[in-house]
Amino acid sequence: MTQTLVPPSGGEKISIVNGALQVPDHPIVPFIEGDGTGPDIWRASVRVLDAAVAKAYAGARSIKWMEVLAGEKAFNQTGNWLPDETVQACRDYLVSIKGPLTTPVGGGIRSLNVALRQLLDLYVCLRPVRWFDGVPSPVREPQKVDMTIFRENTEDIYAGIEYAAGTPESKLLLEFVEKTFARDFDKIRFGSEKKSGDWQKRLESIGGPARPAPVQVGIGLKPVSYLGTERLVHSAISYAIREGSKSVTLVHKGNIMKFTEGAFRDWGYQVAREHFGAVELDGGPWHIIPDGKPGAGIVIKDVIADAFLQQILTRPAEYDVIATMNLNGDYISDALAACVGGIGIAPGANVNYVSGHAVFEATHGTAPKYADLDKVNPGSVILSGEMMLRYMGWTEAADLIIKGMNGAIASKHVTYDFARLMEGATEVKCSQFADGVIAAM
Ligand SMILES: NC(=O)C1=CN([C@@H]2O[C@H](COP(=O)(O)OP(=O)(O)OC[C@H]3O[C@@H](n4cnc5c(N)ncnc54)[C@H](OP(=O)(O)O)[C@@H]3O)[C@@H](O)[C@H]2O)C=CC1
Ligand SMILES: O=C(O)CCC(=O)C(=O)O
Ligand SMILES: [Mg+2]
Repeated sequence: MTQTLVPPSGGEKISIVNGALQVPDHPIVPFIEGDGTGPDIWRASVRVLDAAVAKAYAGARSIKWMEVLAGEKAFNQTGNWLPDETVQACRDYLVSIKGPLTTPVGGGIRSLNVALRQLLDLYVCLRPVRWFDGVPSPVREPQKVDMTIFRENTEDIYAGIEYAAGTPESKLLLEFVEKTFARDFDKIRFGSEKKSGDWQKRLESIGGPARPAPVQVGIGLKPVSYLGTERLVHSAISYAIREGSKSVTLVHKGNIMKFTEGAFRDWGYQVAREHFGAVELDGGPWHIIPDGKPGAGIVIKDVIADAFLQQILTRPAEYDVIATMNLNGDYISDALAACVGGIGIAPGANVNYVSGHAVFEATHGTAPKYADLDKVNPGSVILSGEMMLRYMGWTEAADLIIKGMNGAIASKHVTYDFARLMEGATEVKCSQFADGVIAAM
């Protein structure tokens, strides 16, 4: 079954001309409700977005929403988890917004979220992390956390190129490594029957069952390219220049994964030098954009990922714009979100700055245990919508959303996640929090 999309009447497409987004007064914006808590959150968020636009432009502008299907709703209605029409709509209408989509662990479908990012080549996952006054946080000085994550969105081990243990594909790869890279094959600890021999001895020593040692090795590939790194780091430094940021930090594990994560760091510095005229600072490896160039004074530095994850707790003020690879970016976004009071208000965008395509979405997932309870915080999708409005150039409406969020949090009428940590708070439902945001605009 296919999905028949009927564009809403009175709406027009957003387009891009010579690199500049052309946004009509009544743009058609496709939305995906999402799985789990997605529908609750979307119902609450769309009211906030519409209210902000109505208040800012008194009817002169409006968003013409067009539902497109993905995830469980799509599968139930069309037999397809990510129908072609959905991807095509996101392509045709340029700017869209989505709720979270489920990805099963271990088997089943691959991530639809990752698929959308890859199909539309949305190479930047942009996740700003800032503290809202009054939000309860596990750290002492959450106001010092003010970072913008640029996460590479199309490569790395996250691209999903991996083969299950025992399949012909993984066996073929094992054979290939054994024949071609004999020394490295030794590092695949249990890659052959011979090498699995002492497994049996160990099993006997702990009284385990006597059976032949299986050769079971799942194998994944981790592509990290110059071009992928260049467009990501270029976007991050350009953003830092536009926003007057102090630094851009390349976060990597390049001491261990030298030719993927280490290359990301080296290429990052190369981009800083070749595109922005950066020079080594005190003999390197850190760089600085010198006087006379746009962004003069911005420091380009790097840090190893594990050290970074402790320093965001101990020295967050030292970090500003973060450029990193796909998997690191995933971990870092949730960790930083926690520092400012949680994943419930962590927004994001997946963007291709050349084609203009952008899909806005929260950092969190479907939180399935809360599905259909009208309970969770809709702040993440509301703020993703705020990012979308700003991307469209509708800054007055975006500003109203920030005002509304500040007001709703200050009133201490908040969803369960904040209420359980905030003194004197009253717990409200997801939909009621949205009412509070609208009332405070
Ligand atoms: N972009 C996307 O579509 C994403 C999809 N996913 C998918 O989502 C599914 C579930 O993933 P899971 O690991 O449980 O992670 P989730 O982010 O869905 O949930 C983890 C926990 O985060 C808290 N949380 C999440 N959303 C909210 C919210 N809106 N308000 C308040 N608290 C919230 C809850 O914490 P508590 O229990 O403390 O109340 C929840 O139990 C998986 O299939 C995963 O693949 C995951 C991330 C992104
Ligand atoms: O695609 C998924 O299910 C998870 C994605 C995710 O965690 C993220 O992009 O932050
Ligand atoms: Mg994640």
